[in-house]
Amino acid sequence: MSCPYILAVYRSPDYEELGFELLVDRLVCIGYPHELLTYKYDPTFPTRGLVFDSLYGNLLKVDSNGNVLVCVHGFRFLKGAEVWSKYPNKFIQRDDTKRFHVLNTLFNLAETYLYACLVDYFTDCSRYVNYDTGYRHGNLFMSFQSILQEVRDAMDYVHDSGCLKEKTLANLDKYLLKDERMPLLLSRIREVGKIFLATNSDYKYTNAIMSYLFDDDKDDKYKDPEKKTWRSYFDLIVVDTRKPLFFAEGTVLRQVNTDNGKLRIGTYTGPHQHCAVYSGGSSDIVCDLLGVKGKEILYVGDHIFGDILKSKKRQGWRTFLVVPELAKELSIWTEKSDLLHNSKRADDGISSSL
Ligand SMILES: Nc1nc2c(ncn2[C@@H]2O[C@H](COP(=O)(O)O)[C@@H](O)[C@H]2O)c(=O)[nH]1
Ligand SMILES: [Mg+2]
Repeated sequence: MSCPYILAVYRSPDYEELGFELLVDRLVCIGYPHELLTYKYDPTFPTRGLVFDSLYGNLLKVDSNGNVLVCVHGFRFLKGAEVWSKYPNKFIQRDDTKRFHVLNTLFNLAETYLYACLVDYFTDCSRYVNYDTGYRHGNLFMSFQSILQEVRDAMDYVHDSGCLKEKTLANLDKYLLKDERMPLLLSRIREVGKIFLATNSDYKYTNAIMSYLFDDDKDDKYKDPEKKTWRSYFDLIVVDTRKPLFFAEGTVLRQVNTDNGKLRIGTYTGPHQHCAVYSGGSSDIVCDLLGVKGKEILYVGDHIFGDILKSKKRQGWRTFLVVPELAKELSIWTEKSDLLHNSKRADDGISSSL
């Protein structure tokens, strides 16, 4: 299991709003205009899986074959002919990863909205001259490619500097959803198998989040009275996994001192110890420590590339992609089924009369 968005579900849109504000702060800090601070996160605009085209600065919704379904420049939706002129056959080569950046995870929602805000701002700002591939200001040219790079760097900064984690931990009730049945769920799963946690987060953050979710300091009706800490619900815990590298060569496996969160020096070579926490390692090491392999493992994740594709292709693990948005999509399909049915009938009627 991966951790954020699987065990730890962030509250939307509060969490994305926080991420967006920190991203804008970072861009302003490195020299972007202060006016960007006036943009407020709008949760109705971004959706997971959009693609940022770093040549033309557009956000694209594409189907699984690369056909462009929707194209937006800032907040302006492009009409059919305009889309054709930029994307012949209304098609893109999604595997051109230098040009097309896929915004795969729920963490990327704030980043997606930020691309739209930046393009909206620079397109309308009279100080900048618009070009197909960016903006000119005097003798400075800012390409959409450089905007992508700077936003990516800002995103890494927001995660790696700890500022997002610090603000999240300071207000856990606001940013995290807590389901008190979680301990019971994990206990039930452990009756029939082993459970491991593999997260890219560090121990300090994982421990704070999981202690909150498992109410480590309280008794409650769903808790197994024999289990004192969240760690005892898992057969193996690995932090700092650096997925997708974890599913290939991985990194050195080290043990975490759970009293102070520091890493013990040296590579860990001993047998697996229950309730211990490890840092780094690889999926091969997980298999060895747990004594399982291949399709005996069901891996639950929220990242189609970093969690699902890599573990399936490199290790042959069975996979379970968590897509929380589907619940909303399905309820729309159910609630609006009459409307969708009538619209299909109208479509069929038009086709048969042609
Ligand atoms: N440097 C970056 N870190 C990121 C980014 N998106 C998420 N994260 C961090 O990953 C873990 C979640 O890992 P998981 O394996 O449990 O899913 C969390 O700590 C995030 O802060 C990113 O774009 N850049
Ligand atoms: Mg994840």
